[in-house]
Amino acid sequence: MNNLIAHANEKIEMFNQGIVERNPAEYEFHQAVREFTESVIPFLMNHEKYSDGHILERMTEPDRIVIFRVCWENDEGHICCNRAWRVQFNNSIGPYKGGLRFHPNVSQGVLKFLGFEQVYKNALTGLPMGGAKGGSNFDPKGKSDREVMRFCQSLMTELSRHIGEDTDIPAGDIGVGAREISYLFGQYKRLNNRFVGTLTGKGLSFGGSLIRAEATGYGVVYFTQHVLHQHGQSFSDKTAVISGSGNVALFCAEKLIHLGVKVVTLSDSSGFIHDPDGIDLEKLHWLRELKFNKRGRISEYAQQFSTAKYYPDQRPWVIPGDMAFPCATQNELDLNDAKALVSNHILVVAEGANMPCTLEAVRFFEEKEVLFAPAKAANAGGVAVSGLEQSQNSQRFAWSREEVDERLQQIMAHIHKQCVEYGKGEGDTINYVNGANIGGFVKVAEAMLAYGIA
Ligand SMILES: NC(=O)C1=CN([C@@H]2O[C@H](COP(=O)(O)OP(=O)(O)OC[C@H]3O[C@@H](n4cnc5c(N)ncnc54)[C@H](O)[C@@H]3O)[C@@H](O)[C@H]2O)C=CC1
Ligand SMILES: O=C(O)CCC(=O)C(=O)O
Repeated sequence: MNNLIAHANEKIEMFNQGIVERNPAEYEFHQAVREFTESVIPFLMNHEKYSDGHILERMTEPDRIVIFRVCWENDEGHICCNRAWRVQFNNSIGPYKGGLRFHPNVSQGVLKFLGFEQVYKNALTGLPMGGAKGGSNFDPKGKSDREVMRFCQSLMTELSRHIGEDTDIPAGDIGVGAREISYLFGQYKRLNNRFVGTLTGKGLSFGGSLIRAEATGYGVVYFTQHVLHQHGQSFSDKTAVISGSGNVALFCAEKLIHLGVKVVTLSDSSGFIHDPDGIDLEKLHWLRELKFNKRGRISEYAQQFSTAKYYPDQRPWVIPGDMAFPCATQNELDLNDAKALVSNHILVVAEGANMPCTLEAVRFFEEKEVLFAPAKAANAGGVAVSGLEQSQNSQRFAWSREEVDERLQQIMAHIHKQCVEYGKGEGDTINYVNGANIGGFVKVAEAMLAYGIA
């Protein structure tokens, strides 16, 4: 047994050394592949048909990456120049699908990690979607609506050659919300003279789906409910600490509040707010207006509501709670944060953001038997409803709120079932990281093997 583990560890080290050598300085991509291979390589050793096909080598090389210049004019009439990418990672089980991110720290390594994870997340949903991710180092913060519009139109002028309703269907991510998707879709339609569902997250009056805005946050909560239920627990009398205050964080908070959970923190890149009385629906409504329309800072919450305190330049993980939902960005919860959560007896950590926990933090949660729901499974509700938006566009039909929510709940239950099937550990334990990685892997690998060598 010990020999087998040592052999698996040796294989993991060798494989990841190759990844680092072939993809220099793409640290987030190295991290994502390491986490995945720590689950999948031991599985491969008992399932030879996959290892014979050199499947992991093929899966860690994107199908293609498009890199391009985006020039646009700011309100002062100056020419600005950004870089943009679309990483089309794998279309074995369906057209490429995944969001666009606008943030100054966007790089090829960040988009490759996101595209790689998207492949297996999308596979878990059970819908026919491949994986991709894209974006730009453009910073929407402080830009006028007109500047954002000119940037989006310029970006789409190039991107439109590489996407299509049966080829690649982008959506939103950090810095790309309803406003940006509208500008991007408007330009796509104008360039192609076709009204088709080539983007998701669209406005409701032009092909968007009900519940798409809510889906990622709601999905995280539905998934967490299954994890708790599986372990004889429920949301009753629970308190939640959440990071972020964007699309995922605010709808995660909303669903938790609907289900009777007390939500006490939210954050942005400048700091966090702690409201020991709990953030109720009225306060949340005010916050949504602040974040989505006024584009203000989270510190303003503490000026508006005297029950809350603002902590600049800090993260919310020091605040006691039963459940933690990191919903902001990658690597926002490290080993020290994990130790703080464990010392406050955290029961469950569910990743709303993509890879918000460092590898060391995840290992610490596993060691301390904290229930841990990884992003690939927990936050798949967003892309799942994007898939449902595509179906509605193809049918030229719109489903009711209830119908989409019902399907979202079914998909999250299905993802949980796969995690349980593939993540069974000793006794009654379930390793959700293994479950999500192996469950996603099997589906994509089966398709790749069926195609032969490609
Ligand atoms: N929008 C979606 O449907 C999905 C998003 N995700 C992931 O969820 C996370 C959040 O995305 P969205 O809510 O869509 O973006 P958003 O742009 O609506 O919100 C991002 C939030 O993160 C905060 N943030 C950004 N950088 C930060 C930093 N360095 N430290 C602390 N806070 C920071 C921002 O202030 C904002 O509150 C990302 O990891 C994204 O990839 C995952 C699945 C689907
Ligand atoms: O809705 C989509 O297509 C993409 C969502 C996304 O970017 C993600 O799941 O990380």
